[in-house]
Amino acid sequence: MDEEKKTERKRRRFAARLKSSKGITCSEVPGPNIVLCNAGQATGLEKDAIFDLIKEHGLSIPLPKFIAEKGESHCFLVFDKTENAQLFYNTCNGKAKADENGTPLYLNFVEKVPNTEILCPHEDPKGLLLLNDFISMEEEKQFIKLFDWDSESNNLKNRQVRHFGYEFRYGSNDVDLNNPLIEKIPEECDVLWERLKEHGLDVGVPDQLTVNKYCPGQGIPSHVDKHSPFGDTILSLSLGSNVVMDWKHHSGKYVPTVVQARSLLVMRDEARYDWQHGIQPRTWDPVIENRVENSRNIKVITSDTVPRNTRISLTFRWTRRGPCECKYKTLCDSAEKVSADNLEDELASNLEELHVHQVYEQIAGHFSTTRHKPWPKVVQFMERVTPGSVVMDLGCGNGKNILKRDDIVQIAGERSSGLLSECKEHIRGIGRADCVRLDLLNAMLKDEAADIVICIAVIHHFSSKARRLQSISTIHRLLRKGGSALITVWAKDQTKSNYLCKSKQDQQNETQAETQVTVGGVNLPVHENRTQFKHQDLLVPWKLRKVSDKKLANAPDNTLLRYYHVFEENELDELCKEANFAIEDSFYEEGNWCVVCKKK
Ligand SMILES: O=C(O)CCC(=O)C(=O)O
Ligand SMILES: [Fe+2]
Ligand SMILES: [Zn+2]
Repeated sequence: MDEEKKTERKRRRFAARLKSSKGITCSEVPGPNIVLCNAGQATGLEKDAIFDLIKEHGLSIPLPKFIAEKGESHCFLVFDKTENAQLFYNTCNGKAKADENGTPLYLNFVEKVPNTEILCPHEDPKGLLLLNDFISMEEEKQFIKLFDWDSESNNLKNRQVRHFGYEFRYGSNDVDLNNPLIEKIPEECDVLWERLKEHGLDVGVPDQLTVNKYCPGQGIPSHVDKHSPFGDTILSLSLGSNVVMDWKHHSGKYVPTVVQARSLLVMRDEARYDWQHGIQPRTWDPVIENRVENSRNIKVITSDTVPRNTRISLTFRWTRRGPCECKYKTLCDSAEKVSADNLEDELASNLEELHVHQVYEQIAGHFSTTRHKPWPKVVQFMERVTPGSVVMDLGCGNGKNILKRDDIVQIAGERSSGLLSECKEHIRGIGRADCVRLDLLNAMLKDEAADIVICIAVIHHFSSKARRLQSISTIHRLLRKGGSALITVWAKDQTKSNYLCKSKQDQQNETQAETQVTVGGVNLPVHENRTQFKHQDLLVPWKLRKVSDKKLANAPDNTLLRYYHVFEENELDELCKEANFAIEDSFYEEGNWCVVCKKK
């Protein structure tokens, strides 16, 4: 009796917590959904343990859908009907054990369950072919017999490997053409190329084979098979287990694919050269569903999971002699890399499209909530604005610098439509401003129309000197003679600002490794937030609050990279002079270089 009261109390308390943290209401009225209040992913509960519970108690009901969110010590069950949920509830609440200590499980009915589905709107990589049932079960057995080996040899961190034809060298990710292995690809494999011909694919005969053996929990990091050592086609035959392979494109697209046991995966074109593939190190995979939404085919990563078995894959490649001549430059190690400070205009524009414009469109809402007050230095500069003036805020973001005045004309210009609508929202009710969508390199505004221009934290997003100069020339063009501008940019030197985080900086000094990302043939370092800048041209991570906010997954993780050119001392001053400005004031403020300049 006492025990029962205790359970009751715990159930109530949990219900209150769930309501406030997830907005999910527990109910005394039975329904098909149940929450297990004291067992979940964080307590080590696995789906099978629940299903065992159902079997143990002799319940002959269809197994419910199991939803366990990462890091939570509760989980949800969705039964096919209320009757069965009630049966489970009556049998288990306060009685069944949650762990070995014999803690009783306590349950609540809930009105809804969290939606943990992730929608993947992108199409499969072009050139990716998945030929299911490519070999029979009997053939699969024979291949496993031929290639399986005892577990001790050739252990990589994540899996075990063997090579035929040429050894794959993991340091340089290539092969030594002068050092072929004695062991060639076994002739038992020849059936594969013969069978591919029946599918209309005559790929010839590969000369290199890597066999990967993955135990459950093992995977392979995202990578592109290096272009220069290998040719146009790569094949992967899967044995023993289905697995989900993730595909990532440098534009941010992300596509998961189910690679079935006994399938042959063919990578060509974009899938071979322009996308990365990888397998997450997990003991399970999510169930991927194909669905039609707004008459488009999309994939859905459901919250259902399936366990993995040991998987052996045979990756067949063709070695290449001579450089790769593919047309996909981003991931190509043969393509000539360009340094970021002297970019061709087209490259620069692509870089900005991917790593400035597209990022701001995605983060506009979140970004806006992190920017509230105008900087004191902006406020101070704006004090010179006399009644009747025309003021332009170019790259106005969410409009935090717009003045609460109705004795001046204010134009708020912004390139990002997301930020521009945040701006419209923000200035509703404070003074007046006309919002225009505008690109500093191509501003459709009348010459000499402004008395005052401010351009705050914008110019550092242009990725070539020519474009930075052009944007300042635009400001010059828009100002009337005698008009002034305040321009600020991020400084490379952050030592005199609050930006640096001491412990992070110490960590950084200890680790030498630096992540580099290649964007359109340009190598850019990825900055470690809150540490001193080591480069002038770099990518700065922006962490989205939650991918599930948008329910659209562009990448498995929710970090976006923004391009910045951080300025050296005097660099901005020199640009302003080159654009024909007279410098009135120049100072460093909170990690930014700021220039007040006047049109002569
Ligand atoms: O296991 C697989 O199917 C892929 C292996 C792979 O990508 C590789 O070895 O490069
Ligand atoms: Fe690969
Ligand atoms: Zn290439």
